[in-house]
Parts: sequence; C-alpha cells; structure tokens
Amino acid sequence: MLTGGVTVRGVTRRFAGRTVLDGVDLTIAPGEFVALLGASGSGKSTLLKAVAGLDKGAEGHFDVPQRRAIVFQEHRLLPWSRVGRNVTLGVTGKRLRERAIAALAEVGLEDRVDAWPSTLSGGESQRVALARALVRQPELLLLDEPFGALDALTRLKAQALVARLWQEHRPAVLLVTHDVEEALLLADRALLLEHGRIARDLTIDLPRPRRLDSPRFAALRRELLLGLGVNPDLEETP
Ligand SMILES: Nc1ncnc2c1ncn2[C@@H]1O[C@H](COP(=O)(O)OP(=O)(O)OP(=O)(O)O)[C@@H](O)[C@H]1O
Repeated sequence: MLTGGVTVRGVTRRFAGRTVLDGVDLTIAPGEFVALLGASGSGKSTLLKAVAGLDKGAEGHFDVPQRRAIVFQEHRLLPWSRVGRNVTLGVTGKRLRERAIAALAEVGLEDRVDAWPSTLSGGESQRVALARALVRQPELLLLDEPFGALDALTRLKAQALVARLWQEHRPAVLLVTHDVEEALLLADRALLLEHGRIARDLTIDLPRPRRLDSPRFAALRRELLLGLGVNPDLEETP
C-alpha cells in the first residue's frame, strides 16, 4: 500500500501585512501527482515552501510525510563537492557511494559520479538534483519549476524521466509549474492558485503514457489556459 499523503489546512502566509496565502486547503493522496499552477506572484512557491516545512512564517495545520525531498529551478549543487558527494549530502548510513551511483543510474548519469558539478550541462545538473532527491526515497517529492530553466527539448526529456521515475517509485508529488502542458503530461490533478486560494481543482483524466496530440489533451489545455486568464487562441484579451 502506498503511504505518505499530504493534508494541509488553512495555510496562511502574510508578508509585511500583505496576505499571499489565505487559508489554503490542500490534499494529496499517497502516490498522487498534483500540479500547482497560477499567475506569476500568485504564491505557488510560497505554498510549496510551506508544505516543505521551509517557511516558519506560514500558519496552518500541516500533515506532511517526514521523508520528503525538494528540487528547485536551480540545481543547488555544491561546486566544491563531486557529483556523488552532492547526491548523498546530508544522508547518513553505509555504502553512500553505492547509493549515490544507484540513484545516478536512475537518471542515466552513473558514469558522472566523480565529476565536478561545473562540468555538467543544465539538464544534467537537474538530473543530478533529481538523483539527490531519489536517494532519500521520498514519500513526498516537491518540485518547484524544476525544468523552467531548460530548453524545450531538454525539458521534454526531463518530463519523460520524471514520469518514469514517478511510475517506478510512486511518491506523492507536488509540482509547481507555469507550464500548462507540463501539468497535463505529468499530473493526476491540476490546482489553480488565485487570490491566495485554490480556485480550481481539475482532474486530468488522460490515459498514461500521455500524448500531446489527443483531442482530450487539447480540451484540457484550453480549459487550464482559460482558468489562468490566458486566451488559448493567442489573441490578446482586450
Ligand atoms: N520572503 C518574502 N518576503 C516578501 N514577500 C515575499 C517573500 N516571498 C514571496 N513574497 C511575495 O509573495 C508573492 C508570491 O510569491 P511566490 O514566489 O510564491 O509566487 P509564485 O506564484 O511562485 O510566482 P512565480 O511564478 O513568478 O515564481 C509575491 O508577491 C512575492 O513578492
């Protein structure tokens, strides 16, 4: 049985008197993949950090698995440690090198265990960041626009990799993204954050593996874009 779901209630965050999150309720079932979308500045990263337990200023009730890992838009690898050491940084126990190599193998980079981070491409660095998350065997994986800085082709490959890793390990996932197609390729549900609340909760009822070219995909894409206040026909709204 899958374990490690998320229940948070009434999450509120104010910055200098300005309310960014206004009593957000959020549930993620064990093994469920949830995407969080919203306009720039709507509070997506703030909510993710609150769920991660990284923001002591967030109020609310949090029931979140202990075993969780987070991947940011920037890889945040330490330049003075080799790739393998970066992967197991902060992990205790035996056979750390073997564990680093096994996690790197999952992202196709086991041969780079002794490389320096500066010798990796952007896409490779993000894959190492994913390996660093995987080595912790998280029940909850928090992804904050992890592919936002990658070029379109590398991003598609990284998305396929995440889809495979999720199928194999089945952590609960909260993915912050502004990329509607990314949400539709990966998630079971898409949440739209607006005015400090979850304004929409859309079930993505597409079979897996996902296809970009199905009519249902196009219909959901339209619906999400409209929900985000974007005209899907690329006409400027007056
Ligand atoms: N530490 C902070 N101090 C003050 N204001 C903050 C802080 N962190 C976030 N904010 C504000 O909270 C709001 C939401 O920020 P957040 O980064 O969560 O948005 P976002 O939806 O992730 O945006 P984007 O898509 O542009 O990354 C913004 O107006 C931001 O300026």
